[in-house]
Amino acid sequence: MRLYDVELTSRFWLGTAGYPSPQLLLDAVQAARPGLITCSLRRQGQGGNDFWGFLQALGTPLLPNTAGCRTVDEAVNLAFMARELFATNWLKLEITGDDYNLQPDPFALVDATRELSREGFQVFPYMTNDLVLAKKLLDAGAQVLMPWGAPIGSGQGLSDLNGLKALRQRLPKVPMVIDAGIGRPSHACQTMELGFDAVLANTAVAKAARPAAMAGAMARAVDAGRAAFLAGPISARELAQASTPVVGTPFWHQEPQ
Ligand SMILES: CC(=O)[C@@H](O)[C@H](O)COP(=O)(O)O
Repeated sequence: MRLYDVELTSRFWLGTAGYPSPQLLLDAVQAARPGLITCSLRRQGQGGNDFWGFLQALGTPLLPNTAGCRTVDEAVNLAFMARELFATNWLKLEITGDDYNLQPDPFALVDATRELSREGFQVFPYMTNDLVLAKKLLDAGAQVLMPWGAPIGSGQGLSDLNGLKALRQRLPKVPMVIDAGIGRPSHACQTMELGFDAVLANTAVAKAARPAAMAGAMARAVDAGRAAFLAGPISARELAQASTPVVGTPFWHQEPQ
């Protein structure tokens, strides 16, 4: 898939926070071969340059994020730091508006997206699944959107299926990556079957009993869901319909002998 003129090799993206050890993170990356990995400058700063160097050495495209920021100014300052550290204009913009469910602040997101886009950043805003917010973020300069599946770390999967379907249907050409709340490979597969462009997961992999095995399963689920979407799945029906409606007609368009 191509985003902001960069080709990514996988539609599964992996967060790098909270693994039991660097080795298990490395194993997860090798098992999943994600299209990109994220890096939280604020939250993962304790390891400092060592950790950031470790991530860069993985050789996977890196998407720095502003997790932990609560204001436009904080996020913008961190964005400039990320650009300097990682030599990239890509930025996953996170601005928390509510501490209970870590819900993004829609107003601050729009303001920060406008300011950062003006400064040449290529912004990936982490947002709720609100259609009007999506349009305003696009107007502000974002070309990719990252609606939540459910609150970060909850593992609930797609908690507002109708809202997400509406978002996909109303903005069919906008690249959209479902970020947060993915708990299982089935959630990732369902996301892709709905026609979303990619999936980002962190907690479900980092906190799994075997992170590398889960990372691999997630990546395969994303591939399967994408293949199913492209294959044109049938619509669910309320009533039964015999698979072979007429005796002796193996193909539906064949005239009975
Ligand atoms: C990794 C990242 O960038 C975050 O947005 C978040 O941590 C992802 O959510 P989950 O941890 O629920 O997958």
